[in-house]
Amino acid sequence: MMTDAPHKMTARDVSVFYGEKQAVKNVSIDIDMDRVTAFIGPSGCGKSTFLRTLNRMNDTIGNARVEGQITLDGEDIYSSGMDVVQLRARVGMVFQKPNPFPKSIFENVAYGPRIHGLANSKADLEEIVARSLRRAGLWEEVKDRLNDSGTALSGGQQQRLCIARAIAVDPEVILMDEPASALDPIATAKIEELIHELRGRYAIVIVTHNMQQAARVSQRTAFFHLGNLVEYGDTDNIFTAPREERTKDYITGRYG
Ligand SMILES: Nc1ncnc2c1ncn2[C@@H]1O[C@H](COP(=O)(O)OP(=O)(O)OP(=O)(O)O)[C@@H](O)[C@H]1O
Repeated sequence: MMTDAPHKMTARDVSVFYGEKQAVKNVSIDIDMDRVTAFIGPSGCGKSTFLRTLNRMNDTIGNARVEGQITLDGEDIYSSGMDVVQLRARVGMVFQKPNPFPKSIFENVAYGPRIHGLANSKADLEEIVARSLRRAGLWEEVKDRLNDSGTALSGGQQQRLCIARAIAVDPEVILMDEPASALDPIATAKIEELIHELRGRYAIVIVTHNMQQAARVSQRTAFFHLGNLVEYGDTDNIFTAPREERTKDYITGRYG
């Protein structure tokens, strides 16, 4: 399962504490390009907490403390030299609840490239916005109303807008925290299709409660339980021949 190719991201012995309480326990994992990695496990097992360590979103939670090492292209993302704004552009995030800014569709996507200085001209910026919306599978639906508010879109469209916003700053890794759990089945199918299309370009990590979804969209699956990474491997193996009893119990629906 492990290859010699350099990993896009690595975590080594990562623990996360909220005050005294340890939510993630000594997790080590490699995240590779061109793959979708799914984090599954019962509620409260630490999936979201661990996901947030990968772009230092835990920094924004007052009592959270991270131990261990996480690298991006071999560089320690918790080192003092790391620019966190830059890091979050390279490792983008899409949340459970679509959270577009209360601004136009255009501005939602243009904001990041503008603050990161990615466009040299207005035409350049328009091109980035169009390309990002196309990649997010939203262009056809919004191209004639780019000045309408992002919040006026349907839930599924808002989530694709948030994906376009993440893509616009040219990330290398995209973290998705239950990106479809607030959406209806049709909007969910569109997000899953989109994840397929994006896979060749980015390393994608998705937290999902939905095991069918993990099986459909991912090539690698990590099973978490009580803060531990119990098992990590090819999705097919995890679902058909798990090595650990706890994984088997979970995927056969014995708990969770
Ligand atoms: N901000 C916080 N402060 C204190 N404890 C927290 C905080 N966020 C999460 N926790 C606790 O850390 C543990 C892991 O939570 P986390 O949300 O990472 O799990 P999860 O597997 O993503 O769960 P779910 O699938 O329900 O979102 C839980 O016990 C939770 O109560």
